[in-house]
Amino acid sequence: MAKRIILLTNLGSPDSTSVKDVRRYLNEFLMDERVIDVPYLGRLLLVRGIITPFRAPKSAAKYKTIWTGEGSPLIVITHQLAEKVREVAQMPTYVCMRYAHPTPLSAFKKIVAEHPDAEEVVLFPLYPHYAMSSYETAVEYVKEVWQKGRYPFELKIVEPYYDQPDYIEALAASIQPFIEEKKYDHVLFSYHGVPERHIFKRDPTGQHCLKTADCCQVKSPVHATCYRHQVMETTRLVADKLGLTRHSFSVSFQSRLGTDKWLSPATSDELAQFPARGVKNLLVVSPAFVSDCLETLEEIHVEGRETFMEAGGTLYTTVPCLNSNDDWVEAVVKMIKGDS
Ligand SMILES: C=CC1=C(C)c2cc3[nH]c(cc4nc(cc5[nH]c(cc1n2)c(C)c5CCC(=O)O)C(CCC(=O)O)=C4C)c(C)c3C=C
Ligand SMILES: [Fe+2]
Ligand SMILES: [Fe+2]
Repeated sequence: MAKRIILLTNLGSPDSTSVKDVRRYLNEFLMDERVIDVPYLGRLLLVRGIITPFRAPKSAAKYKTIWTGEGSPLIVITHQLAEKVREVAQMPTYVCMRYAHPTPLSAFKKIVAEHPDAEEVVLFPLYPHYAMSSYETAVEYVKEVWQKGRYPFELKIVEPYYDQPDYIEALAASIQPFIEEKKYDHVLFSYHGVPERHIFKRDPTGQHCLKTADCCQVKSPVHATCYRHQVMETTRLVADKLGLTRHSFSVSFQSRLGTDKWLSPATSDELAQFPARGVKNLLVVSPAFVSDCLETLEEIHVEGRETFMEAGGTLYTTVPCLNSNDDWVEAVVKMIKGDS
């Protein structure tokens, strides 16, 4: 049997909460042409001249509020997940990040040094859904580093698993106790947003995505790369599993940046309007994130609560991400081993 290694890849965080490190991280992140998809010089001006100088101090202050003794929650949680996956899969397991550290290059070097007999590395992106700014950039970057290094092992990539039973079951199981515990008026599935342009760009026909109100429900091969379709499917499958009725849940998109048209509705708008629509007790789930991070711990948990309560909400509860919970560990291992 070929010697197989697991490589988990996640987004990455700044090395510390200093403005300098946050600036370096934001520059690397936002200069990615799959994130800010404008020609190089325009992107350079926009990112280095406008976005990063203003955003770095503000983001650094936010990171300070979530930072742990061991570092960024996203990084710490990814390493905790790797440790459990290693144990359950009984396979050597490594971690790399798309931005900042640890880099794919450092992970490959470690794999070669510690397992010179490795024949296959299975890359598991910690993104259930395909977006050019998340799954695609992470996978392409790791592939590029692997190709340049001419490593003595194959690279196998796990496809987006937004509709895979193991992911859906783990997600539903993480939400179930909250549903049982309290009477919520509504469950909000808040996903990271992307510009609509990114959806058009990944529709190879140019004829399907965002052309009709129900495009994401009309069967099409373009859904292999349609983020909106994939998040809608995750929501439908989890809602079915939890027995949620049609009007007791909805989808929104968070973390908008810039003035382009992003997927809607925006989470912040929904939170501000829910109480006036009669939703006073709200449960929020963030399935695009499998590890808790700035976008869940600060934007959803803290800012989101403020928005909802100031608008007249009574009860605001957030479901933790899958992180390194046992159902999720089992699901990851099954998807890697191809048992699902
Ligand atoms: C879940 C998938 C993600 C998609 C899709 C995504 C798209 C996307 N993000 C930005 C800009 C920023 N995102 C930031 C943080 C951040 N984003 C994701 C995931 C996705 N982003 C995560 C998990 C995190 C948290 C990282 C952490 O360290 O905890 C940030 C940095 C923080 C901040 O300043 O707000 C930026 C900037 C864009 C522009 C984009 C799509 C085009
Ligand atoms: Fe993001
Ligand atoms: Fe679509």
